[in-house]
Amino acid sequence: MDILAVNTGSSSIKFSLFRVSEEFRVLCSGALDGIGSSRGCLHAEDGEGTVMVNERNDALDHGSACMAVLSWIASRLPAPDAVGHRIVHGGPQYASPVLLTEQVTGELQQLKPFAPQHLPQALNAINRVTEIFPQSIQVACFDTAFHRAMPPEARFYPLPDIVRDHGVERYGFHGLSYQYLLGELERVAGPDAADGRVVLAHLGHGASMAAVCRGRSVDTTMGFSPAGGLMMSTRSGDLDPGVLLFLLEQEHLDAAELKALVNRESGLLGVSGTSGDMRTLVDIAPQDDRARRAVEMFCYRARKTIGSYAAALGGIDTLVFSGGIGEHSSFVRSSVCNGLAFLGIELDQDRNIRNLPCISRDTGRVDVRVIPTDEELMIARLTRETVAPV
Ligand SMILES: Nc1ncnc2c1ncn2[C@@H]1O[C@H](COP(=O)(O)OP(=O)(O)O)[C@@H](O)[C@H]1O
Ligand SMILES: CC(=O)OP(=O)(O)O
Ligand SMILES: [Mg+2]
Repeated sequence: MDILAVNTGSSSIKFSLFRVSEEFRVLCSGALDGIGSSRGCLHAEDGEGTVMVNERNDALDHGSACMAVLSWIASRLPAPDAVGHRIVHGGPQYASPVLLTEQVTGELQQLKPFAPQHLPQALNAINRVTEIFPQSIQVACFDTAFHRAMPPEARFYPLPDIVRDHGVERYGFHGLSYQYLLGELERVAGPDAADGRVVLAHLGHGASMAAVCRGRSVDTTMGFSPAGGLMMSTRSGDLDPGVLLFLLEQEHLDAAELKALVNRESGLLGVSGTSGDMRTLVDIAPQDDRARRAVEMFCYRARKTIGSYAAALGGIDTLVFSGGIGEHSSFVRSSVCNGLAFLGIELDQDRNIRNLPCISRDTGRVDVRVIPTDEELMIARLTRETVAPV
């Protein structure tokens, strides 16, 4: 069985085609990233790492990016038997992957207001796949599913019931990544580690953390929408609600302006004034005060969250860094962990700089790890389980 995994993110569409038998063999994996930035690029490699395409693609929006990706796949690769989609929001109802029927797609349409930066694009991708690969079964895999069993004290906002009745509660995201990371943690560190008190840090363009105990999400930083929680590349993360009220009432910003502000103009980009790309900011920080402040704020907020998750879990056994920043920036990892020795978090700077899988000191109580995430492989596994349950 060939399974295509489609990961519609906020600024990219990533994809992988797997040939599935006993294991999942990558036939091709790639992405169109930088959508709308005028620096877009479509790139893909085959399973041996040979470049199949690497070209500029100035897709101005997700619609044209999606067409470009699927047309390229259709022209170069075998038609998939099944296609799994990352669906960022499953609303209150979806706690596990489902076959995409007309009814499910209709229900997902209703959820668009819950994730306006992600869901319209994913629904568009489902429609395009239906046109281009009419024989393929399609499956929806939800980013929110992993967190649906969070305990009520973490799941609800201190708001009146009437607001909760509208579906306003804490959903949490990056669940496909977290599920994958837990599986990898079990593989590399054993079942006891994966079953313990774990903090998972998915630090990418979108960034979040999850506190996990016995394999279950106990709390996570993103709440109702992917704009909440940690400071991100262009998203503000958590704000005092009074900030939005002030901007609304006193500065007369309308809904569209507030949306743009918290999703696209804040975070690392807003504070530095130059870039939302952590790599750039770390490079220029020594001679740029605003860039340095942006990086420091990012790390401070992440560090503070680890402290609060130590309280939520009653201590931490394992801390995992992942996502583009977590996997590649030894500087950010070091800064985030700085001063956390009182929790047993002590980095071995040599291991950290060399990006080794385990970066803590042998004497530290907490095992600190770097694990590359693979949302596409997780989507493909869940898709296989859904179309051909064992
Ligand atoms: N060596 C590095 N140092 C710092 N940041 C990095 C490095 N490599 C990648 N990043 C950052 O990772 C982010 C992208 O993360 P990624 O998880 O790939 O994004 P997405 O959320 O789009 O999947 C970018 O902000 C990029 O700057
Ligand atoms: C949920 C979320 O933030 O996704 P991404 O990191 O792909 O933007
Ligand atoms: Mg992502």
